[in-house]
Parts: sequence; C-alpha cells; structure tokens
Amino acid sequence: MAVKPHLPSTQAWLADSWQRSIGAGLSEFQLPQELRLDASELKQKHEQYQMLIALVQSHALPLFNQLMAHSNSRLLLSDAEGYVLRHWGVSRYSTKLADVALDIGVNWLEQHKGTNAIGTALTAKQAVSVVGEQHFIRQNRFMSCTACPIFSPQGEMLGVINITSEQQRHTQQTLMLVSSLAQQVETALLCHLPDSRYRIDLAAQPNLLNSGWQGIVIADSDGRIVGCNPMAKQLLSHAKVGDSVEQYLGDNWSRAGGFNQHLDLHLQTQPLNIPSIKSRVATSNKSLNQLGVRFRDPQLERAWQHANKVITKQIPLLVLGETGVGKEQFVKKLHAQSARRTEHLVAVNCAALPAELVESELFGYQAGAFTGANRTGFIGKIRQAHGGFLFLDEIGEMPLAAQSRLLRVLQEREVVPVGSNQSFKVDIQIIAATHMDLEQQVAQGLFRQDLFYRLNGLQVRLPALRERQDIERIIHKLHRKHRIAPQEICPELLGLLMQHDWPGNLRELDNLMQVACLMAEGDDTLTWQHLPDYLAQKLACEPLKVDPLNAQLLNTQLLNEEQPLGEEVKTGQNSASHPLAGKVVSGKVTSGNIAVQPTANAVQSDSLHEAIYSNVLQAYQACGGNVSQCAKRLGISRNALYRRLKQMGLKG
Ligand SMILES: Nc1ncnc2c1ncn2[C@@H]1O[C@H](COP(=O)(O)OP(=O)(O)OP(=O)(O)O)[C@@H](O)[C@H]1O
Repeated sequence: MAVKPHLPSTQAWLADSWQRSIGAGLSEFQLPQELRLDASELKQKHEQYQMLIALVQSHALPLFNQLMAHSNSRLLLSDAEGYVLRHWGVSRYSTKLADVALDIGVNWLEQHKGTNAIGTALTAKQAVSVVGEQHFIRQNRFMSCTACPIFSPQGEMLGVINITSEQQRHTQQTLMLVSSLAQQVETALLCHLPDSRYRIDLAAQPNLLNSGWQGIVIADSDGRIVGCNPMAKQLLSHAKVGDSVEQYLGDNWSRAGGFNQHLDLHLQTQPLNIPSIKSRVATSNKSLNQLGVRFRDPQLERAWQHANKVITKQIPLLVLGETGVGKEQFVKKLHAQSARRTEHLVAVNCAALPAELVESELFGYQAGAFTGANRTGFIGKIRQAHGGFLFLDEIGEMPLAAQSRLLRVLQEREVVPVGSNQSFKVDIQIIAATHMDLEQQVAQGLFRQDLFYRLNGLQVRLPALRERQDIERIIHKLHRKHRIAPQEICPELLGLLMQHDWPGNLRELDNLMQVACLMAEGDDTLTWQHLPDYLAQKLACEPLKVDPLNAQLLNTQLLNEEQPLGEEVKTGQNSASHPLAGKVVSGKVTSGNIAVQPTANAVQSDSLHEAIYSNVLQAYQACGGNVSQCAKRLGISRNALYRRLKQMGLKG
C-alpha cells in the first residue's frame, strides 16, 4: 500500500507546494527522472543568459564568498524555466549535489523535483527557504536551500538565485542575504540598460544612500529616465521611463551630491562607466532588452529589427501574418523591450467586439450615454493605453463605422467619448495586426483606404511556420516545453514535422506537442504513434523530403529500383489491418549510403515505413489502381511500385 506523505502544515505556501508535488504524481521516496538539457541546448542557454551570469558573478558571488566561503554551501543560478545555469562555491559539496542532480543543465521546477527552493520560488514568485525535511523528495532532505527570483527592469522574471548548504540550517538571515544578492543583481541590470549614462541614488537620510534601500534612477546623456527601481518609483511618485529627470529633481540633479529641498531627498549622482560587460554583450549582438528575444529565422529577425526602429518614433506598425504565426506574442515582446514598457499594452480584439460596442469600447462613453451603459461611464481602451501601446488585433474585421472614428483618433490624436463633447489628447503607439489581405479588403470596399494608409506606417510580415528556417529548433523547443521527462524525437517524425505545411502555424504545433507529449508519457522517444490520428494520417500522405539524419533520404529513394529494400523487411499483414496502411514489422532498410537500423530505432523505422506505405496506398487508390499513373505520381519506376505493392499484399 502506498504510504501517504506527511504534509507540512505550518506554512500555507509550503503545504501548497507539497500538494502540487503530489498532484504532479511524484513520490517522496523516489528520486524522479531528471530533465536535463543536452550540450547544445545548454550552450544556447549560456549564450542567452551570458549577461545575467556575468552580473551574478560580479555582483553576488563576492558577497557569497565572503560570508559562506567556509561552509559547505554553493551559489546557484537558474533561468525562469527552472534550468540550473551555473553554480559556484565549495567544490567538495558539488559532488554530493550532483548525486541528487542539483547540477548544471538540470531542471528543478516543482513538477519535476517536488518542493525545492528553486522551483518553489519560481512558482511563488517570491524568496523562499526550503530547509531539510521540507523538501518533498527524501533524498533532497540533506540540504537547506534558499532562493529568490531576479526580475528585469521591465518586471520580467529572469531566473532565480539560490544558496544551498549541507549542514547549515537556513534561517531568516539567509533569506535576507539571498534577497539582497538578487537585489544587487537587479540593480546591476538596471545600470546596464541601453543608453544608461547616469545613476542617481535617492534617500530621505544620507546614511541610507548606500544602504541597498535607496531609490535608484538611471538616466541617459540627455537626462531622460531610462529606468528606476521600485523604491525610486515610490519616492518620485509617477516617475516613468522617458520623463526628464529635471522635471522631478530640478536642474542640479547632475551635480555629484546634494539635497533637494522640494522633495526632502538626498541625492548622489555618478556617471556610469561600465564598458566590460556592455562591450561583451555588444559583441554578441545582444542587449539587455533583447535578453530572451532572438530570432534565428532571418525574415523574422528582420521584422523584429525594423519594428523596433519605428516604434521609437511613434510610427504606426502593421503586423501581418497567417493565423497562429505569433503576431500577438511578437507585439508583447516589442512592448516589453520598448521605452513604453512601464505603461500599458492595451489589446483590442476587433473581431471579438460586437459591432455596436466597438465605439464605446475604444472611445469610452460618458455616464448614461446609452441604455445599458455603466453609470459611472467608461474611459475606453484608447485612453487606457495613454502613454503605452494600443494593439488593434484582427483590424481587418473592424466595422466600417468604427473605422472612420478610429481614423480621426489617429489623425488628431484625440478621443471624444460616446455621448460627450469633450475631447481628450492621447499619446499612444498604435500597432495593428491581421491575417487578412488588407489591400484586398480595401479593393473590395470593406476597409477604408485612408485608414489603411494611416495604420500602414511600417508593415512587417511574420513568416508562416513552414517558411521558417528555424523550424527544427522550434519543434525541439516546444517538445522541451511539453515533454514530461527526458525524451527524444524520432528522426523520421522530426523530418515529417519539419516539412509539414502547418496551416495553424505555431498555435497548431504547440497544441500538437502538448497532446503528443501526454500520449508519450513514460516513453523514451516521441514517435509517430503518439500523434493524434488526424495528423498522423495527414503526415502519412506527405512524402518525406527532409532528411533528419543529414542525408538525402527521400521517399522515392527508398522505393527506387536501384536501391532495393533489404531482404529483412517483412510485410506480414495486408494494408487493411493497419490504421494507416499496411503494418510493417521493422527491419533493415538500405538505400544507397543510408541504413536505417532496426533494434533501438525499430519504432522510428516503423513510423517511416508507415508513412511510405500509407503514401503509396493513397496514391494507388487515387489513381484507381492504375500502376503507370501511380508510379508517375510517386516519381518512381513501375517495377519499384510493383514490388512495393506486392509487399503490401496489393498485387499477386
Ligand atoms: N515564439 C513562440 N514560441 C512558441 N510558441 C509560440 C510562439 N509564439 C506563439 N506561439 C504559440 O502560438 C499561439 C498563437 O500565438 P499568437 O496568438 O501570438 O498568434 P497570432 O498570429 O496573433 O494568431 P491569430 O492571428 O490567430 O490571432 C500561442 O498561444 C502559442 O501557443
């Protein structure tokens, strides 16, 4: 009988975390299977987080070394997905940690490792200490771990910094230490913002100026704010990126030190001179703002670079692309790295708004403007976006009446709420998106031409998934996202996924991976048999053109006369007995210099053959059993087709 875990009941967050661990199907008596990045995935992570790693090393490690150098402790950094990126500290302890896989490249999310400081801090988005027996998995209970999330200046969680110790039981002091290390790194990130030229520390008392509790404002060479920490936002209420420092601190702010009588604050200004990390980051063509945003597809990267340029100038951006290519995600990323990131990104789905509500939703309305209106009125989406981004998704579906009013807003940058005579000035960056051909809509009189030109300041088209050069990487990325334990993708399946046309683009692939990974739970390899039937059948009709094994593995080559199938291939059953086509028992297939081996790859070979057989069957049926026509259609010789049909039991 399974032993019920004894739930810790003292703290709610801990009890919740244990519940999640049980819910994830983990057992406290068993070390779970680890989810570990392979060498190339880890290299990518290290490149992506190069700057964060460098800042932890320069701003957190010295203090850790000073305080913990003589204890069996290590400092760890993980990313926001729970993968350990680096660790530092006493090496003899690292072997013991490796035994429980607290190691570089291993994932420590709660769902894989149960309650632990890294995973629990990521879920709770706060600093936590998980001491000894508070760990869900028994083998982890020899350690005490304290972790704190690190946030970017834009408020995005970048990762977690964690101290793990062997004998020492972590206390409130350890929690404060780790929080302070995270804060040091966050301040360093702030100082490394692009264009940062001055750092201004603010405090009510002079002795707080270097305490770690001071407000910090970062300004560019023109005295514009490029970032500030939460304390500065509190001290200078409403200060935001893009504002002039002078407007808050007067014209003496750039002097080294001083007292601002108006605000009752002590100031300390220093020029920033931080070439070392900056230049390294520059050479790898990544800025802090682009941390995590890199596109390996040239067309997408070009769209990203162009879009970034125009949004600084308030030029309207029109994002085009088929459904599911990631237009909304693209806009969210643009906003997150823009100078308007601290202001709202207000999204309006123009297709989902009933025509009669479009105007009131966008422009707002005065109290009691129409029957059913809210008694207090509504400010409207456009004014909500003031200072930030207004994202008009599915703009092609906006009713014509609303189009004329929107045009007026764009021309005059003013909004008049429904039922009101008063106009309000707005400062917004407009981004519109659609999967439709807007020019065609204009030609058909369904979309106003003048509005089209207004929105079309710059047009970027996001490529369809089938056009992307990084499709293989995306497949692996989404597989990593959804797989439940370490698992490979069978090469033939990968090849077919790469060449599929994906009409639903990233959305379709994402959903597919989620389902397939669930079906493949407990298997070492994701194969054909884990796909939903509809897709399996669809893929089976597509000839394999992409060679996942870096060879010219073409369907036709496998079928060709000059490269006959190996003797070992058995075709024990006829086509009717298999859900896709004739079931093939795996065997060795030789095709010129290509050999698909049985045994370990048996499942892969199976899926490849299934695809080929199904393909032949489909073509044969489509040609009404005419061998010549079918051979022509498949691009193979008649003899090769005869042989294959015989193997499939379709010819005597
Ligand atoms: N960069 C990405 N990596 C992985 N998956 C992504 C990415 N971008 C988008 N997706 C997936 O695709 C889905 C659709 O993305 P998004 O809503 O941005 O597309 P869209 O082009 O705006 O679609 P639509 O035109 O239908 O509104 C997301 O929910 C997510 O599952």
